[in-house]
Amino acid sequence: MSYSVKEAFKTLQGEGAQAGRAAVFCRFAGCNLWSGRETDRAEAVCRFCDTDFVGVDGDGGGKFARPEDLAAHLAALWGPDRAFRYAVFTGGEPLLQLDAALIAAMKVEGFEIAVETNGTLPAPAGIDWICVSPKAGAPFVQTWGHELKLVFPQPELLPDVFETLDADAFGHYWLQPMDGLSDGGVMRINSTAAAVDYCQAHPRWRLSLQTHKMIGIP
Ligand SMILES: C[S@@+](CC[C@H](N)C(=O)[O-])C[C@H]1O[C@@H](n2cnc3c(N)ncnc32)[C@H](O)[C@@H]1O
Ligand SMILES: Nc1nc2[nH]cc(C(=O)O)c2c(=O)[nH]1
Ligand code: SF4
Ligand SMILES: [Mg+2]
Repeated sequence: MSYSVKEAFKTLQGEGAQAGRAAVFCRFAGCNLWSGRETDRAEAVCRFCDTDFVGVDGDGGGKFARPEDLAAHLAALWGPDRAFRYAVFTGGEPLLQLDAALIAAMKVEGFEIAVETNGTLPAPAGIDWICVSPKAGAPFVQTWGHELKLVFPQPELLPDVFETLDADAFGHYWLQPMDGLSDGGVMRINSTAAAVDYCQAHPRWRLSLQTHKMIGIP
């Protein structure tokens, strides 16, 4: 199989427990909860997405025929030093494409590997950091990981649903305020206030801010 990558870039992880860490992001094209077309957004399962994942035309994007080709591309974006190499696979939905062959090729390049997934598909073995961000109305299949990062508020998916999971199912429980699209920050301000209130009342949950957006990095 070949890999379709919308964009790939080096930045800092902006969200969750690894926030602030240097990382190469590989944003795969395509998602199983939205086509990515604005005309389909209102009918999609996931309607609040802040990301363009359509096509392979972004910076560092393209089609990669072999896993070693994509791993070498991501290694080149990191640079020659092999210390602390960290790659985050996101999308779109990365578990539609991230497979054992690519994981193995990334290990050969010396990377620790993270994934940002909507949790509707099982994660393959060998991923070092699994962030699950469940979506209202979608199956919750990947029920364990290193962190659970719930975009908040989703009226049809309240945080207390996850309080019935085993205590060790996830290492961290985050509420990430829902950002709006070209609304001048209104939705983000309101959802941040609601998340702050929720975390104060339910201290299992912590606030995850999208720090990359605050400082203007990708
Ligand atoms: C674009 S998604 C791609 C990965 C995967 N499809 C998923 O949903 O987890 C990356 C992260 O951004 C979050 N996200 C998407 N839209 C958002 C929004 N409008 N506000 C805050 N977080 C958002 C997702 O929940 C996920 O944690
Ligand atoms: N800096 C930065 N951190 C991120 N964490 C998760 C992201 C994503 O879109 O998956 C993301 C992103 O797009 N940029
Ligand atoms: S599941 Fe993730 S990539 Fe897909 S539409 Fe929702 S937030 Fe965007
Ligand atoms: Mg993002």
